[in-house]
Amino acid sequence: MTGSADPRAAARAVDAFRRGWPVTIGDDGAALCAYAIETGDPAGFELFDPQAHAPLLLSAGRAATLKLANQAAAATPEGPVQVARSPWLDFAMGTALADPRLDLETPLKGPFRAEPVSEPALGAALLNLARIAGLLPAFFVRPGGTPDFAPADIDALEAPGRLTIAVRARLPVAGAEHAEVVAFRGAGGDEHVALTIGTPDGSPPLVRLHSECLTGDVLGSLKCDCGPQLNAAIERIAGSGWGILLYLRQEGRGIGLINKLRAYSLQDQGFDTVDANTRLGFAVDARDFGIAARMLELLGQRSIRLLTNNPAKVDTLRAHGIDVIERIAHQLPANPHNERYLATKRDRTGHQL
Ligand SMILES: Nc1nc2c(ncn2[C@@H]2O[C@H](COP(=O)(O)OP(=O)(O)OP(=O)(O)O)[C@@H](O)[C@H]2O)c(=O)[nH]1
Ligand SMILES: [Zn+2]
Repeated sequence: MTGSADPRAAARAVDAFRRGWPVTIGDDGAALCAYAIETGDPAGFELFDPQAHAPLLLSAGRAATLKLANQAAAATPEGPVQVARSPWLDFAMGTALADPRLDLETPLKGPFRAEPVSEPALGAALLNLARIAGLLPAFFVRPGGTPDFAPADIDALEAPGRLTIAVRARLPVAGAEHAEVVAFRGAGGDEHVALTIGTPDGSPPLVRLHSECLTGDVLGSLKCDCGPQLNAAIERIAGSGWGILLYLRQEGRGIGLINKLRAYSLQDQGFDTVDANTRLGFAVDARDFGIAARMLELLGQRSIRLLTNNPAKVDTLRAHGIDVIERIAHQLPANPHNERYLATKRDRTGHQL
């Protein structure tokens, strides 16, 4: 695919980073070969960088916690900061710099020095790809090499326009016996699901966008409100006549299961859900609800009533051409374990009731 974005190249890079293999990102004649810290090991690192020259790329959110000087240069918590290589910055120290959970256990030796980011756009794209791969956003990088993929390939991987319907089947569920499941496949191999409940009667459907939460949906976690919201949504849609539940595979507001559980571990240390994400180096909410708009379009529904407390869902659907004619609050009773989480959503992320 010369000259055009290739989602397959980005998917191969995700796979390689997950396996601990170095990958080269390039654009406009510049290139960076990157080694993901989370999946790397000292022996692989030695092969990657025998001269011990490679600097470390971190997110600004993480660099702020480490009190590294030039984080102000990065505009967002997920933007890149480059840490100069020093003799004491070996693979183990790189791991300690990458993972905030180790802060209490690892006395940081230092000092570490932030230096100008050599390739800011490539660095930002790498950190974004770490999020997609569900890895800590931290890499050792080496300039040059033949590019395996480009930043535009990552955008192509996430482009909602490439979503297609893969299969439909009848699926009676607790709370809604008359339901059909519709499975969607995206360009990156990601799978999303819609549950259409009841029989379409021409009226705008009652719709719920539910983001995957393994701990809440499956294990019954009391730390969030996802499980009860999911069950209540199915019941409310069934009770309304007809509607659609979109089950979006955006675990942890788009940072993946393991990174969400890292955020939980920071919450055990006292940080709230917003600060935990920032300290890990991620946006507070990394989800793209454009995918939901595309799913609704493929289901032939451009006018809906939406069950949510999150104005970002309403705004994004509207920006993608879905007419949200009504927002209906979807609030469930708090419990002692999720009280603070719900208060944070109200006070810091603009959730309305
Ligand atoms: N990163 C992170 N994700 C979380 C946390 N708690 C829940 N989630 C994820 O948040 C998503 C659910 O989002 P919520 O913010 O609860 O709800 P919402 O979908 O934005 O808004 P509503 O429509 O009003 O419910 C799921 O993907 C959960 O896995 C947390 O502490 N950290
Ligand atoms: Zn949850």
